[in-house]
Amino acid sequence: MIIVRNLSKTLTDGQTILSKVSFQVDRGEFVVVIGASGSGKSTLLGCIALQQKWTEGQFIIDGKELSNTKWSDKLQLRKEWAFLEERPALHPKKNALKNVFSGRFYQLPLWRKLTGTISTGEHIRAMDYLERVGLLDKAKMLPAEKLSGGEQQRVAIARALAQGAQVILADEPTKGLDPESATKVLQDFRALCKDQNMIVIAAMQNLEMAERNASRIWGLADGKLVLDIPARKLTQSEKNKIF
Ligand SMILES: Nc1ncnc2c1ncn2[C@@H]1O[C@H](COP(=O)(O)OP(=O)(O)OP(=O)(O)O)[C@@H](O)[C@H]1O
Repeated sequence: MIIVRNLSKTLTDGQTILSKVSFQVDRGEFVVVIGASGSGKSTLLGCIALQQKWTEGQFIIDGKELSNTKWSDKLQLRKEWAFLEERPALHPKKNALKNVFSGRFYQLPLWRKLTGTISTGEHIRAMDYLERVGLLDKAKMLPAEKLSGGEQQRVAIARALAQGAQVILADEPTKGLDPESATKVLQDFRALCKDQNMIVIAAMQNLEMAERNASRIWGLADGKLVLDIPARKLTQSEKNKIF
């Protein structure tokens, strides 16, 4: 469970980007953060992913307050949390399977890193992750650069699973994708939350997609969390709060 209380981020010039954001996310939830451009979505995700510093606020993960934990705990968290960018940084010349293997790289002993040996068990597991995101048929066929944007995004999800991610943070994971590919990516997220009790928090601008696929919707406006509800079709007054 992730609990954040009064998270604020102010820049040195006094500009407030996030203002007293509080929330709780339980395992199994797929949260979509909706907000206009510049509302603070990427900054919020960056803070939750521990990639950006915040000015004030409490961050409690599974009962442990983060500011009180050691750097080694933060490192462990970074292993269990995956940050997916809008354009996933895959190895362009390697196929989907090899890209998924790379998620396991940091967990391998040094001699395996040096020799690049892959065990049968790892091979099966990587194929299993690709199957979960519906890409088994594309495992070895093409270099990643030849896959569609949606397929690349799903390879990145499979790689996060290989890394052992329990929490996925995704910044605009469906930007630039056609509706069908975007829906597949969001359905993958929903399934991972439901079947594997993971947490996914994704920032998006497409409200309709969020209403249909998320389990929870957060509305962000001017750095403030103005809405936190189970996903459903928003009323006009709820939309007015966000946009
Ligand atoms: N390091 C920074 N220095 C100055 N301004 C910043 C910095 N980081 C973010 N901002 C400003 O904070 C605001 C929120 O930015 P952020 O990227 O989080 O918004 P966003 O909701 O993700 O926008 P978009 O949907 O367009 O990506 C913007 O006005 C941005 O210009």
